[in-house]
Amino acid sequence: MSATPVLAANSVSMVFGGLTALSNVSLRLQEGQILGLIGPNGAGKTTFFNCLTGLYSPTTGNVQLRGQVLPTDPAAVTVAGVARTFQNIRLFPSMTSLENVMVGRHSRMKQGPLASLFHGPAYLKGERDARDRSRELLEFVGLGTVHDELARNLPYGDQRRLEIARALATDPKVLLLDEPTAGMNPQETEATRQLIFAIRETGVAVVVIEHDTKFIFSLCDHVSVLVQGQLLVEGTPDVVRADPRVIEAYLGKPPDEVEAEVRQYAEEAAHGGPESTQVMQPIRDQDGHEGGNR
Ligand SMILES: Nc1ncnc2c1ncn2[C@@H]1O[C@H](COP(=O)(O)OP(=O)(O)OP(=O)(O)O)[C@@H](O)[C@H]1O
Repeated sequence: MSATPVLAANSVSMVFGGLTALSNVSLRLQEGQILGLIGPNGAGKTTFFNCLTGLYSPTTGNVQLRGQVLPTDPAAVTVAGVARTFQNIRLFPSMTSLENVMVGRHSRMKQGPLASLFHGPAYLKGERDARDRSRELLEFVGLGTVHDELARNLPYGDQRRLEIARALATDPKVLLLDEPTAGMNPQETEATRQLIFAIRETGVAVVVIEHDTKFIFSLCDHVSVLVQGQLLVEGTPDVVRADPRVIEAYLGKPPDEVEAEVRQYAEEAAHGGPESTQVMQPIRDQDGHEGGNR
């Protein structure tokens, strides 16, 4: 029998009024795994993340962390061990990098309101520890030199990495990244790929939503493809990119072409980063509507 997954979504459906955004979507994330979630615009990827993190209460189905059903309360889900970043960066722009990470750390602190009011020894030690851990995390994500910089003054790629540091400050078992490389240049994208490998090395399992399929296929152990709110295909990158349904609904090109692109991407990355990380153009249906990846 296989081990209990660190995160399991069981037949999750989400209906908004008359729109079924997700229909019976299941997912198994094993310890130490990096799982990619791909699919055309509007497929339901972010809605699924919102269900996994308690922001939405699924219409049917549930989400389990190490076998325990998670509550539909984002703060409680964070404390349980699921952290996330957002498609649109959500930092505190007028706080420093260090302060932003410390906000994440505070979800782990045990002092009650009285301790913080009187700033007793336990509170002061907790603050010191939170500051030290936050500094470590800034180093870990490659922002060791910008502790005191206001978040709003950081370059875009650094803001995305700061969000990851803040999520890691909650000591998650599972990290969900919603389009972590959106807007990044090729070098930043490659640095993010290496950062995600490093995060996995620390024992955190990762789920990544991305439109850049070369990034996903060269990063993930397992890929799930959502189309129109349904799980179309899942499996290893090799299996997924060769599946005719994925090619038709999403990739729009033959598997050997995709495989060659991924191989070239990995080779270039090994030699200091790809020259260009192109995000595929949308597939359009016969009416000209976008149906494919960005
Ligand atoms: N709060 C909401 N209320 C009503 N409809 C919603 C809500 N959130 C999402 N939807 C709808 O659910 C569908 C799935 O949207 P979702 O944002 O999850 O897709 P996505 O795969 O993340 O897309 P993208 O790649 O463009 O980010 C869309 O039709 C969207 O309009």
